[in-house]
Amino acid sequence: MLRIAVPNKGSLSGPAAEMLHEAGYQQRRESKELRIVDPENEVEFFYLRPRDIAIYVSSGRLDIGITGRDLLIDSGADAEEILPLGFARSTFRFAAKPGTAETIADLKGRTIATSYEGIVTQHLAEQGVDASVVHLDGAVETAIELGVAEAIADVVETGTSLRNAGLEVFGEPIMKSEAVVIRRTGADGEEPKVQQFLRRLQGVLVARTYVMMDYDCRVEQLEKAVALTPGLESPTVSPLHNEGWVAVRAMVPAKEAQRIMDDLYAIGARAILTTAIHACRL
Ligand SMILES: Nc1ncnc2c1ncn2[C@@H]1O[C@H](COP(=O)(O)OP(=O)(O)OP(=O)(O)O)[C@@H](O)[C@H]1O
Ligand SMILES: O=P(O)(O)OC[C@H]1O[C@H](OP(=O)(O)OP(=O)(O)O)[C@H](O)[C@@H]1O
Ligand SMILES: [Mg+2]
Repeated sequence: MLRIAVPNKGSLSGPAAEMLHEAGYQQRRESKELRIVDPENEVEFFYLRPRDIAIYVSSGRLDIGITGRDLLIDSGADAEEILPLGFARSTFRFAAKPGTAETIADLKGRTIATSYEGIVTQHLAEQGVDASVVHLDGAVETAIELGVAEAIADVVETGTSLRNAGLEVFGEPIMKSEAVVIRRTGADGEEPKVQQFLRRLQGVLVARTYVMMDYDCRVEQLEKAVALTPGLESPTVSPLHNEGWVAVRAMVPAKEAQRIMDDLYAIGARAILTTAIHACRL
């Protein structure tokens, strides 16, 4: 039975459960459940604090886990990222009151509050900046107002929390994060159950980012049309009853679908349809 760690709370928890559900896995019915078995898929899910997941996975007691890239790196645990999942996207940045600091070098001799001590300490060392780091559990934006620190390093998504606290980012982004699947460093990458799990999640990612496009076009326009819709392998082309016309079917990126439909129309394609993909195995 594959043993998988899933975030039990916070920004990662809802989208992770949703993705697992879309991939056909049973998920817990209420938020107090700590573990569930999905016998049909031979998987056991453990609902753990996102920050602890890399530690469990690195211990080898759990095969894989879903966590944030920033949490993985911050933990320093012996685990590695094997698949990015595209949700809980954020950047990790320094911020301070306007006019306090412009570059990371300006942090010399100052105190920085953060919940991600591992990332910050390592980054300061890499940049050769000698500063103190104070660990706080959350709401670190308030630390400056209350005099606990002169700068903070925190997760930024929309920037609303920083604005509300009257703070501004400075220096280069320290890292970009998103939800990721992790496993113990050097674990058997060919393990069939792990591979099947990853293929299912990849299927969800593809179904979310691609749509199926169908259209009819004249044979003379086929090469131009296929250049617009090359598909993942190559498009399916079938003859129409009307001679000189073909039907074409290809997957296209959902974000580009409207632009591609315009371009196809412009070269004479007609009956251009897109349909959602519910599931897929590439
Ligand atoms: N506002 C946000 N937008 C996108 N991702 C976020 C946001 N806040 C936190 N994250 C991401 O979620 C992960 C942190 O999860 P964690 O549960 O520890 O904190 P949280 O989501 O802030 O929850 P809480 O603070 O309520 O415990 C990190 O990978 C982080 O990058
Ligand atoms: O840029 P924004 O869209 O405002 O998002 C970033 C904020 O979201 C998270 O806070 P959360 O609400 O989880 O509270 P916390 O600081 O207590 O973790 C994070 O720690 C930032 O404070
Ligand atoms: Mg938080």
